[in-house]
Amino acid sequence: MSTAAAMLPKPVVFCGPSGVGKGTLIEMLMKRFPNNQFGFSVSHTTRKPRDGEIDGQHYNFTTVDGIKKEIDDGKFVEYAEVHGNYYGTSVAAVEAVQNEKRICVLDIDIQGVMKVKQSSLKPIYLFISAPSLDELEKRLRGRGTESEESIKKRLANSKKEMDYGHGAGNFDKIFVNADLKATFEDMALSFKEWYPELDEVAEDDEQKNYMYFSSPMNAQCSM
Ligand SMILES: Nc1ncnc2c1ncn2[C@@H]1O[C@H](COP(=O)(O)OP(=O)(O)OP(=O)(O)O)[C@@H](O)[C@H]1O
Repeated sequence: MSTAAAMLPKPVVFCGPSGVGKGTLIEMLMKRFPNNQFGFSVSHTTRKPRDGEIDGQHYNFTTVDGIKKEIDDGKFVEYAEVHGNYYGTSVAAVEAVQNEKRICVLDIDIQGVMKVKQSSLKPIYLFISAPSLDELEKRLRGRGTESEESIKKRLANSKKEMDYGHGAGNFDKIFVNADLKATFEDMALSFKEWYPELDEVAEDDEQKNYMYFSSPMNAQCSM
């Protein structure tokens, strides 16, 4: 790696069973550290573009032959074949985010993590763990986005994922997402250590506004 590349922010991998709260935590991080300090890479896909989807923005649209060749050439950090279509993340797409001095977030499954480990990327690997499998089921059902079949499939995977996630040396840090706010604050502290250049929004801007308007003095002023 060149010195210039070494100065760019390391990507960060989020992995964990479905429904554990990865998406929620990533969204919270992006709010606490706003203004595009984090970014997602643009994935490649061989599926046809849907109405309104722009090549290079929503996806990099490609062909099966094209993506297979690039995978063989080692140009992908991870990929998967889903219902006959390929989806993947190229090294170049991650580097594009890094070159903008943004932290590239990779929200991927265990298979993806294993592939990233064989790639040239040197990310920080985070595993988001669940307090229990029962709690995971509750969250997945509570989210209301999955069919019964999909819930069963996701839960069947979760046990294996949790085992791998807790395996020695597989991840740089494990966060057990029991209480969301506590997990997030713990995670925010870690991010400030890993990326000292991160710009943080005052934790409780909303809270401060609330206190301002609810203090008796200001309440009187605003009358
Ligand atoms: N600590 C928590 N306690 C209770 N509920 C939580 C907690 N963290 C997240 N949730 C809720 O659990 C549900 C699943 O969270 P989320 O969608 O972020 O999971 P995910 O890991 O991104 O799942 P997937 O991999 O399927 O995309 C959401 O409804 C979210 O609000």
